[in-house]
Amino acid sequence: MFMSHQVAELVAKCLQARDMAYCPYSQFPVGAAILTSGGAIITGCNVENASYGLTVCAERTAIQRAVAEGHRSFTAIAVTCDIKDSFVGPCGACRQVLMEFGTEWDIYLTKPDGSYKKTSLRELLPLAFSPAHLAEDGN
Ligand SMILES: O=c1ccn([C@H]2C[C@H](O)[C@@H](CO)O2)c(=O)[nH]1
Ligand SMILES: [Zn+2]
Repeated sequence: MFMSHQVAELVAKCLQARDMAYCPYSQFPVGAAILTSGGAIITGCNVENASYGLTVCAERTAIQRAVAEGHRSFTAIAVTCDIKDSFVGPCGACRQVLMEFGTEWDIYLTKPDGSYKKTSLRELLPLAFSPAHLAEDGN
């Protein structure tokens, strides 16, 4: 388990990360912040492209960055966009990519005011396909 002050920091970092979003086509900024098991926080934002389908979501930007920096064990991710009235979950592609690194980490859906709802991959991606279904573990 981890401490509530770490959740507060994670939430603050995902809100900051949203400000870095490169989203000239959708004007829909998204921020993500991942807490590693070692206590590091790695952030990401969505990065769009003139060839629209090449856009990468904030959550996947964060996880690719975390893995590239040597992290594979995660405790939590906080995600935010500009929608004020509801808690918004990651897209399906991001749910699958998060699943690659286990189901035991917490997901904090965060509103612009910093309020959040805690959920999980088990809730967001039931009956999922996961690395455990493969004969090899993908190392
Ligand atoms: O989970 C999601 C869903 C969407 N987006 C981004 C992609 C695109 O840049 C913009 C509008 O879809 O929001 C994310 O970053 N994460
Ligand atoms: Zn996504």
